[in-house]
Amino acid sequence: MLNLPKTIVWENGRVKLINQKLLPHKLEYIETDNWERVVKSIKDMEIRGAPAIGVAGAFAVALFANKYDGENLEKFMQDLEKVSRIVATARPTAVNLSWAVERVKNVAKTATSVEEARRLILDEALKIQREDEEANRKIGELGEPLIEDGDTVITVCNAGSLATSYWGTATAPLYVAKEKGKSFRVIALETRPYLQGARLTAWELSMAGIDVVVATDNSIGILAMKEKINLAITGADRITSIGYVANKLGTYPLALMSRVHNIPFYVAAPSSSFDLKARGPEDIEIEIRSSDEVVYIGNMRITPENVKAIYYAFDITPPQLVTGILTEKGIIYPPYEKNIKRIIGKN
Ligand SMILES: CSC[C@@H](O)[C@@H](O)C(=O)COP(=O)(O)O
Repeated sequence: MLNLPKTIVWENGRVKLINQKLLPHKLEYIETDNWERVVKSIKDMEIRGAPAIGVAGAFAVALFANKYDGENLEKFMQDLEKVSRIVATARPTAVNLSWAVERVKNVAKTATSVEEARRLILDEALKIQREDEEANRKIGELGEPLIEDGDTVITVCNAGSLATSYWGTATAPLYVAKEKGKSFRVIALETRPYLQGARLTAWELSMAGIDVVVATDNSIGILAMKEKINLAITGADRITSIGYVANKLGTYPLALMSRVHNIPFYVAAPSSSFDLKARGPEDIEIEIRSSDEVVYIGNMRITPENVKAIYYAFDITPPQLVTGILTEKGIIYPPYEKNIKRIIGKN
């Protein structure tokens, strides 16, 4: 096991989430039995990362069901519908959130009492969490051979254990390679403005004993030229049926630079990150977050008072730039339209 704490824990009718806003300075859990508090954590990015917000969303619905006061099943199902919609739309880009909420909501449909619905929802939420951990471990095992002793690997954002139930997606091959005794170096792009790379990826890789350095996002070009990078690997928030990859801002420039410099560019994601109903970039909602997250660093404003920032929180990498997609069901290579359908499922 890694020297890393679990991102989300269900304990005695309460959810515990690592407050990722406090890292790397403080490791502290938010603990609550209130589903709306979990929604707030997702919106405010105290918990973030596609699979992690999926699990948090499923637990939010379980908290709602757990504290539901009343035994009228029909009324419960109506309220469940409303709550599920609020939870599922807390953030728009990562498909894992709506996917997980849909799963827990659907299992309740077979219940014959509120009590049974409560149990089914919680069992399903725990199953989603377990499956995510297992999928990531599998991704790690499949991806580990891509890393050779002495390599330099580059990543963006945090697609690590913190962003999932455990192991991470992009980080899972790194953790398995480390387990096998390989020695390599990771460059974590800092990922303005939330700094997931600098604060979170650097924290968890260093905790796991992996050699990690941080670089500013705008240094991708010179890094690709000078740093002998062997592999680029990122996570994904949504992958379409033909292989477009929505992921954290900076992923597309990294993929472009990787192509220019012949660096293999892999995406690592569990099957829950695929949206087979989506095809092109027009089918993906890209979250636009507050200008304040860009124009302030901590409490200090860095632009003139009258100038706002434009802040898309994700970008979309076209399939032509993706060398392969690591999933728990196997590595998917081009042609993506055919192979995503074959490996992940039918459209
Ligand atoms: C395994 S997580 C993959 C992605 O979710 C990750 O790289 C990312 O883009 C997270 O965005 P965030 O805005 O921090 O939730």
